[in-house]
Amino acid sequence: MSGQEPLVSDPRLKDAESKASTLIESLPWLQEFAGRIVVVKFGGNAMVDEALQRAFAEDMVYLRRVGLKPVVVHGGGPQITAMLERLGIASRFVGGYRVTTPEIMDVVRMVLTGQVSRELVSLINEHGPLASAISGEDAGLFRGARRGAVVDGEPVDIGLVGDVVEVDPTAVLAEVDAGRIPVVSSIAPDIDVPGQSLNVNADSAAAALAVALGAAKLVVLTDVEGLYRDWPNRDSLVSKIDTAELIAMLPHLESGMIPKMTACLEAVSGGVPKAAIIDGRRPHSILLEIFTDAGIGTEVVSA
Ligand SMILES: NC(=[NH2+])NCCC[C@H](N)C(=O)O
Repeated sequence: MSGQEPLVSDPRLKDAESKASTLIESLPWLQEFAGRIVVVKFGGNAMVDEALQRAFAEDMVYLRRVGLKPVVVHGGGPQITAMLERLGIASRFVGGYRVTTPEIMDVVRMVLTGQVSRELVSLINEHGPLASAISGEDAGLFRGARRGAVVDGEPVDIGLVGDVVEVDPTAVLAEVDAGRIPVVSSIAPDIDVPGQSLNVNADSAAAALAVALGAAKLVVLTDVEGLYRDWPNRDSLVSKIDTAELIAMLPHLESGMIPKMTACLEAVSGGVPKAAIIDGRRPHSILLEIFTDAGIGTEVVSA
Protein backbone atom coordinates (compact mmCIF):
# COMPACT_ATOMS: atom_id res chain seq x y z
CA MET A 1 0.00 0.00 0.00
CA SER A 2 3.04 2.25 0.17
CA GLY A 3 3.15 5.07 -2.37
CA GLN A 4 -0.62 5.37 -2.47
CA GLU A 5 -1.25 7.56 0.61
CA PRO A 6 -2.52 11.03 -0.30
CA LEU A 7 0.62 13.18 -0.39
CA VAL A 8 -0.87 16.30 1.16
CA SER A 9 -1.77 14.61 4.43
CA ASP A 10 1.83 14.98 5.62
CA PRO A 11 2.43 18.59 6.75
CA ARG A 12 6.12 18.38 5.80
CA LEU A 13 5.20 17.39 2.27
CA LYS A 14 2.67 20.16 2.09
CA ASP A 15 5.33 22.64 3.10
CA ALA A 16 7.70 21.24 0.48
CA GLU A 17 4.97 21.53 -2.17
CA SER A 18 4.36 25.15 -1.37
CA LYS A 19 8.10 25.88 -1.52
CA ALA A 20 8.28 24.18 -4.89
CA SER A 21 5.34 26.18 -6.19
CA THR A 22 6.96 29.43 -5.04
CA LEU A 23 10.16 28.46 -6.82
CA ILE A 24 8.38 27.53 -10.03
CA GLU A 25 6.32 30.73 -9.94
CA SER A 26 9.61 32.51 -10.56
CA LEU A 27 10.24 30.72 -13.88
CA PRO A 28 8.45 33.15 -16.24
CA TRP A 29 10.11 36.09 -14.46
CA LEU A 30 13.54 34.49 -14.66
CA GLN A 31 12.90 34.15 -18.40
CA GLU A 32 11.63 37.69 -18.80
CA PHE A 33 14.49 39.31 -16.90
CA ALA A 34 17.31 37.02 -18.08
CA GLY A 35 20.32 39.17 -18.95
CA ARG A 36 18.34 42.37 -18.37
CA ILE A 37 19.28 45.35 -16.24
CA VAL A 38 17.15 46.19 -13.21
CA VAL A 39 17.91 49.53 -11.52
CA VAL A 40 17.25 49.55 -7.79
CA LYS A 41 17.01 52.72 -5.71
CA PHE A 42 18.28 51.86 -2.23
CA GLY A 43 16.90 54.15 0.45
CA GLY A 44 14.80 54.64 3.56
CA ASN A 45 14.97 52.35 6.56
CA ALA A 46 16.69 49.61 4.58
CA MET A 47 19.71 51.87 4.34
CA VAL A 48 20.12 52.48 8.07
CA ASP A 49 19.16 49.10 9.55
CA GLU A 50 21.99 46.59 9.66
CA ALA A 51 19.82 43.47 9.14
CA LEU A 52 17.95 45.09 6.26
CA GLN A 53 21.22 46.20 4.67
CA ARG A 54 22.50 42.64 4.79
CA ALA A 55 19.28 41.27 3.33
CA PHE A 56 19.45 43.87 0.56
CA ALA A 57 23.05 42.89 -0.27
CA GLU A 58 21.96 39.25 -0.46
CA ASP A 59 19.12 40.18 -2.79
CA MET A 60 21.48 41.99 -5.17
CA VAL A 61 23.82 38.99 -5.22
CA TYR A 62 20.84 36.69 -5.74
CA LEU A 63 19.60 38.72 -8.71
CA ARG A 64 23.04 38.69 -10.28
CA ARG A 65 23.55 34.98 -9.68
CA VAL A 66 20.26 34.03 -11.35
CA GLY A 67 21.14 36.01 -14.44
CA LEU A 68 19.74 39.52 -13.94
CA LYS A 69 21.96 42.60 -13.97
CA PRO A 70 21.18 44.76 -10.93
CA VAL A 71 22.44 48.35 -10.74
CA VAL A 72 22.06 50.13 -7.38
CA VAL A 73 21.57 53.88 -6.89
CA HIS A 74 21.65 55.28 -3.36
CA GLY A 75 21.21 58.54 -1.49
CA GLY A 76 22.03 59.07 2.17
CA GLY A 77 20.02 61.78 3.89
CA PRO A 78 20.08 60.29 7.41
CA GLN A 79 23.81 59.50 7.24
CA ILE A 80 24.56 63.03 6.03
CA THR A 81 22.58 64.52 8.93
CA ALA A 82 24.41 62.27 11.40
CA MET A 83 27.83 63.21 10.05
CA LEU A 84 27.07 66.94 10.10
CA GLU A 85 26.10 66.55 13.75
CA ARG A 86 29.26 64.61 14.50
CA LEU A 87 31.36 67.30 12.87
CA GLY A 88 29.43 70.04 14.64
CA ILE A 89 28.49 71.74 11.37
CA ALA A 90 25.37 73.84 11.83
CA SER A 91 22.75 73.89 9.08
CA ARG A 92 20.34 76.56 8.02
CA PHE A 93 16.86 75.35 7.08
CA VAL A 94 14.39 77.01 4.72
CA GLY A 95 10.85 75.68 4.82
CA GLY A 96 12.12 72.39 6.26
CA TYR A 97 14.89 71.99 3.67
CA ARG A 98 18.54 72.05 4.66
CA VAL A 99 20.53 74.64 2.72
CA THR A 100 23.48 72.80 1.16
CA THR A 101 26.47 75.16 1.40
CA PRO A 102 29.84 74.32 -0.23
CA GLU A 103 31.07 73.17 3.21
CA ILE A 104 28.07 70.86 3.59
CA MET A 105 28.55 69.63 0.02
CA ASP A 106 32.02 68.39 1.01
CA VAL A 107 30.40 66.34 3.77
CA VAL A 108 27.71 65.06 1.37
CA ARG A 109 30.35 63.80 -1.02
CA MET A 110 32.39 62.25 1.79
CA VAL A 111 29.38 60.47 3.28
CA LEU A 112 27.86 59.22 0.00
CA THR A 113 31.03 58.03 -1.69
CA GLY A 114 33.18 57.33 1.36
CA GLN A 115 30.67 55.77 3.71
CA VAL A 116 27.25 54.77 2.36
CA SER A 117 28.45 53.27 -0.91
CA ARG A 118 31.52 51.67 0.72
CA GLU A 119 29.38 49.89 3.29
CA LEU A 120 27.01 48.48 0.69
CA VAL A 121 29.87 47.43 -1.58
CA SER A 122 31.50 45.58 1.33
CA LEU A 123 28.29 43.81 2.29
CA ILE A 124 27.75 42.63 -1.29
CA ASN A 125 31.36 41.56 -1.63
CA GLU A 126 31.12 39.28 1.39
CA HIS A 127 29.40 36.98 -1.11
CA GLY A 128 31.99 37.26 -3.87
CA PRO A 129 33.91 39.89 -5.84
CA LEU A 130 30.81 41.49 -7.31
CA ALA A 131 30.17 45.09 -6.36
CA SER A 132 32.08 48.21 -7.30
CA ALA A 133 31.32 51.81 -6.40
CA ILE A 134 30.82 54.58 -8.95
CA SER A 135 30.05 58.17 -8.12
CA GLY A 136 27.87 60.18 -10.45
CA GLU A 137 30.97 62.36 -10.81
CA ASP A 138 33.04 59.47 -12.22
CA ALA A 139 33.61 59.05 -15.95
CA GLY A 140 30.98 61.64 -16.83
CA LEU A 141 28.18 59.45 -15.50
CA PHE A 142 25.81 62.24 -14.37
CA ARG A 143 25.44 65.96 -14.94
CA GLY A 144 23.11 67.84 -12.66
CA ALA A 145 21.28 71.15 -12.59
CA ARG A 146 20.32 73.11 -9.50
CA ARG A 147 16.72 73.04 -8.46
CA GLY A 148 15.44 75.08 -5.59
CA ALA A 149 12.61 73.98 -3.37
CA VAL A 150 9.09 75.35 -3.40
CA VAL A 151 7.93 76.69 -0.04
CA ASP A 152 4.40 78.08 0.27
CA GLY A 153 4.19 78.23 -3.51
CA GLU A 154 7.39 80.30 -3.74
CA PRO A 155 10.67 78.98 -5.19
CA VAL A 156 13.48 79.16 -2.61
CA ASP A 157 17.22 78.62 -2.93
CA ILE A 158 18.43 75.65 -0.91
CA GLY A 159 21.98 75.59 -2.20
CA LEU A 160 23.86 72.84 -3.99
CA VAL A 161 21.05 70.40 -4.64
CA GLY A 162 19.46 69.45 -7.92
CA ASP A 163 18.40 66.83 -10.39
CA VAL A 164 20.21 64.71 -12.92
CA VAL A 165 19.81 66.24 -16.37
CA GLU A 166 22.28 64.16 -18.37
CA VAL A 167 23.49 60.57 -18.12
CA ASP A 168 26.37 58.86 -19.87
CA PRO A 169 25.97 55.23 -18.79
CA THR A 170 29.20 53.97 -20.42
CA ALA A 171 31.05 53.41 -17.14
CA VAL A 172 28.08 51.63 -15.55
CA LEU A 173 27.67 49.37 -18.58
CA ALA A 174 31.35 48.45 -18.48
CA GLU A 175 30.96 47.27 -14.87
CA VAL A 176 27.77 45.38 -15.67
CA ASP A 177 29.43 43.71 -18.66
CA ALA A 178 32.32 42.68 -16.42
CA GLY A 179 29.80 40.81 -14.27
CA ARG A 180 29.73 43.36 -11.47
CA ILE A 181 27.00 45.12 -9.54
CA PRO A 182 27.59 48.89 -9.79
CA VAL A 183 26.70 50.90 -6.68
CA VAL A 184 26.06 54.47 -7.80
CA SER A 185 26.20 57.53 -5.51
CA SER A 186 23.72 60.29 -6.31
CA ILE A 187 26.07 63.18 -6.75
CA ALA A 188 26.65 65.09 -9.98
CA PRO A 189 28.84 67.82 -11.45
CA ASP A 190 26.81 71.00 -11.94
CA ILE A 191 26.17 71.44 -15.67
CA ASP A 192 26.14 75.23 -15.26
CA VAL A 193 29.09 75.80 -12.93
CA PRO A 194 32.34 73.98 -13.76
CA GLY A 195 34.04 72.50 -10.71
CA GLN A 196 30.89 72.57 -8.58
CA SER A 197 29.07 69.42 -7.51
CA LEU A 198 25.46 68.89 -6.55
CA ASN A 199 23.66 66.53 -4.22
CA VAL A 200 21.11 65.10 -6.67
CA ASN A 201 17.82 63.49 -5.76
CA ALA A 202 18.50 59.75 -5.75
CA ASP A 203 14.99 58.77 -6.88
CA SER A 204 15.18 60.87 -10.03
CA ALA A 205 18.82 59.85 -10.58
CA ALA A 206 17.77 56.19 -10.48
CA ALA A 207 14.98 56.88 -12.98
CA ALA A 208 17.30 58.77 -15.35
CA LEU A 209 19.87 55.98 -15.14
CA ALA A 210 17.23 53.29 -15.76
CA VAL A 211 16.16 55.13 -18.92
CA ALA A 212 19.74 55.61 -20.14
CA LEU A 213 20.57 51.94 -19.51
CA GLY A 214 17.43 50.63 -21.21
CA ALA A 215 16.58 48.82 -17.98
CA ALA A 216 13.79 46.23 -17.87
CA LYS A 217 12.51 47.61 -14.55
CA LEU A 218 13.12 50.29 -11.93
CA VAL A 219 12.51 49.32 -8.32
CA VAL A 220 12.40 52.02 -5.63
CA LEU A 221 12.67 51.02 -1.97
CA THR A 222 10.50 53.10 0.35
CA ASP A 223 9.22 52.98 3.92
CA VAL A 224 5.62 52.29 2.93
CA GLU A 225 3.91 49.21 1.49
CA GLY A 226 3.09 50.99 -1.72
CA LEU A 227 0.69 53.51 -3.15
CA TYR A 228 -2.75 53.73 -1.57
CA ARG A 229 -5.72 54.82 -3.65
CA ASP A 230 -7.48 56.04 -0.54
CA TRP A 231 -4.98 56.53 2.30
CA PRO A 232 -5.25 55.64 5.23
CA ASN A 233 -7.56 52.84 4.11
CA ARG A 234 -5.08 49.97 4.05
CA ASP A 235 -7.25 47.85 1.77
CA SER A 236 -6.74 50.42 -0.94
CA LEU A 237 -3.13 49.44 -1.68
CA VAL A 238 -2.64 49.64 -5.44
CA SER A 239 -0.86 46.69 -7.01
CA LYS A 240 -0.66 48.07 -10.53
CA ILE A 241 -1.40 51.47 -12.04
CA ASP A 242 -0.83 53.06 -15.42
CA THR A 243 0.87 56.39 -15.99
CA ALA A 244 -2.35 58.22 -16.92
CA GLU A 245 -4.05 57.23 -13.69
CA LEU A 246 -0.94 58.01 -11.67
CA ILE A 247 -0.61 61.49 -13.19
CA ALA A 248 -4.20 62.16 -12.13
CA MET A 249 -3.47 61.01 -8.57
CA LEU A 250 -0.12 62.79 -8.20
CA PRO A 251 -1.33 66.19 -6.93
CA HIS A 252 -3.31 64.48 -4.17
CA LEU A 253 -0.49 62.33 -2.83
CA GLU A 254 1.23 62.78 0.50
CA SER A 255 4.39 64.86 -0.07
CA GLY A 256 6.87 62.05 0.72
CA MET A 257 5.32 59.87 -1.99
CA ILE A 258 5.60 62.45 -4.75
CA PRO A 259 9.33 62.05 -5.56
CA LYS A 260 9.04 58.24 -5.54
CA MET A 261 6.01 58.15 -7.82
CA THR A 262 7.48 60.87 -10.04
CA ALA A 263 10.61 58.73 -10.45
CA CYS A 264 8.42 55.80 -11.54
CA LEU A 265 6.61 58.06 -13.99
CA GLU A 266 9.87 59.44 -15.41
CA ALA A 267 11.25 55.94 -15.89
CA VAL A 268 8.15 54.58 -17.63
CA SER A 269 7.67 57.73 -19.74
CA GLY A 270 11.31 57.35 -20.76
CA GLY A 271 10.71 53.83 -22.06
CA VAL A 272 11.39 51.58 -19.06
CA PRO A 273 8.58 48.98 -19.34
CA LYS A 274 7.75 48.98 -15.60
CA ALA A 275 8.71 50.69 -12.36
CA ALA A 276 7.70 49.73 -8.85
CA ILE A 277 7.85 51.11 -5.35
CA ILE A 278 8.22 48.43 -2.70
CA ASP A 279 8.46 48.26 1.08
CA GLY A 280 12.13 48.34 2.00
CA ARG A 281 11.29 47.64 5.65
CA ARG A 282 10.38 44.09 4.71
CA PRO A 283 13.45 41.88 4.20
CA HIS A 284 13.79 40.50 0.66
CA SER A 285 10.77 42.44 -0.64
CA ILE A 286 12.57 42.89 -3.94
CA LEU A 287 12.70 39.12 -4.49
CA LEU A 288 8.94 38.97 -3.92
CA GLU A 289 8.35 41.85 -6.34
CA ILE A 290 10.51 40.42 -9.13
CA PHE A 291 9.88 36.68 -8.82
CA THR A 292 6.17 36.41 -7.97
CA ASP A 293 3.23 37.07 -10.27
CA ALA A 294 1.48 39.55 -7.98
CA GLY A 295 4.64 41.29 -6.77
CA ILE A 296 4.51 43.06 -3.45
CA GLY A 297 4.44 46.81 -4.01
CA THR A 298 2.88 49.15 -6.55
CA GLU A 299 3.91 48.73 -10.15
CA VAL A 300 3.61 51.54 -12.69
CA VAL A 301 3.20 50.67 -16.35
CA SER A 302 2.65 52.67 -19.51
CA ALA A 303 -0.92 53.85 -20.18
N1 LIG B 1 3.32 45.14 -7.83
C1 LIG B 1 3.08 44.36 -8.84
N2 LIG B 1 1.89 44.25 -9.38
N3 LIG B 1 4.09 43.67 -9.36
C2 LIG B 1 4.01 42.73 -10.41
C3 LIG B 1 5.37 42.08 -10.63
C4 LIG B 1 5.38 41.13 -11.76
C5 LIG B 1 6.74 40.57 -12.05
N4 LIG B 1 7.23 39.79 -10.97
C6 LIG B 1 7.70 41.69 -12.44
O1 LIG B 1 8.54 42.06 -11.68
O2 LIG B 1 7.62 42.21 -13.50
